[in-house]
Amino acid sequence: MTEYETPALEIDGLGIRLPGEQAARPILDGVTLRVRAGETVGLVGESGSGKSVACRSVLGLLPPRARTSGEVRVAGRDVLAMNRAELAGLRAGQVAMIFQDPRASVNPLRRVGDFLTEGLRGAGTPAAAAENRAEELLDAVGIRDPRGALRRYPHQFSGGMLQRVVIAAALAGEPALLVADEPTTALDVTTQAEIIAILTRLQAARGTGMLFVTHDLELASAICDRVYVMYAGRIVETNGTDALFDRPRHPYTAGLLACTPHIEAAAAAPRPIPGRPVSLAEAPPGCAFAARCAHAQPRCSEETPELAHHGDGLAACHRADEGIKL
Ligand SMILES: Nc1ncnc2c1ncn2[C@@H]1O[C@H](COP(=O)(O)OP(=O)(O)OP(=O)(O)O)[C@@H](O)[C@H]1O
Repeated sequence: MTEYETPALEIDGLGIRLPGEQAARPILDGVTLRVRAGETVGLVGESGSGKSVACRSVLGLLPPRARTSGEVRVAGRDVLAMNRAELAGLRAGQVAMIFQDPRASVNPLRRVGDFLTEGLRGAGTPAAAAENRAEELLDAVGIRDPRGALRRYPHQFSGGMLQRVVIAAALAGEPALLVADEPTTALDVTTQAEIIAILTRLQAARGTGMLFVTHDLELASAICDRVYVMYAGRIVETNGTDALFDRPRHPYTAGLLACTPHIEAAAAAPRPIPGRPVSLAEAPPGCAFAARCAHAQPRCSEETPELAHHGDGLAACHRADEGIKL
């Protein structure tokens, strides 16, 4: 792409607070990320770091009374400023989301054909043309007998086959951006590999940008061009995938890699990160990771490190330039 092309996704300084029992709870702080056309960008981090909330913000799918600051633009359009009709148009066109559990994305009482054609029909495509298009899409995701599949109900498909249907539906509106939130976690290993292969092949062929959320660093290293690492509601490091995994600058990234035996070839056994992750609401002053970090100094518990340039990437660590062996 040229440098003038509009990115599929631009998130700038996104802050989100959700209503809590007493006061609003901060969930995300200053999240900035980009996905360019045709690029696969990973978002990784432990449970509760805010990955899903960040993804949902891209579709304007935040809980009622969520308070936001910053900007989220899909294909140049500001999502946080959209009204309901504009959001519905966005979800039918520019952006599609694939969730972990395909059964949560479909209505069990409606035929797969209705699910696949409703967006096309809503956009004015005549019934017969929408059905032909749905068949093509099912064929593209490797469903045999696409015409027969259109007449079937979701319970007549395995989880892996239904996730293919969901991917077909996601691609129906030719979106600029796909948001995939742990799309294979609920599937068995062989099916996972098939789904990833389909997703990456179709995304590359169509030039769609993809934001891919995963706990699985090995998978991220295999499919992502760039990766953002999230901890306690903030981006703590980002870089091209190879640079990030070869030379992490943030001890949290290094900790995640050390838990992943196939990536950390030298490690005989995976080494878990000590302690447990905190949410942004629980995070103490300073660096939220300091209490779990073997390299923390007094300054780390006092000043929150900014995300700043180190080497080719960005890292939010006071010691990122010291060349300490992580
Ligand atoms: N609807 C909601 N109402 C209140 N708090 C929420 C809601 N959804 C998420 N949260 C809180 O927001 C924080 C971030 O959650 P999120 O689900 O985005 O994390 P995650 O990184 O996606 O975790 P996981 O990998 O387990 O899905 C957590 O502290 C969670 O409790």
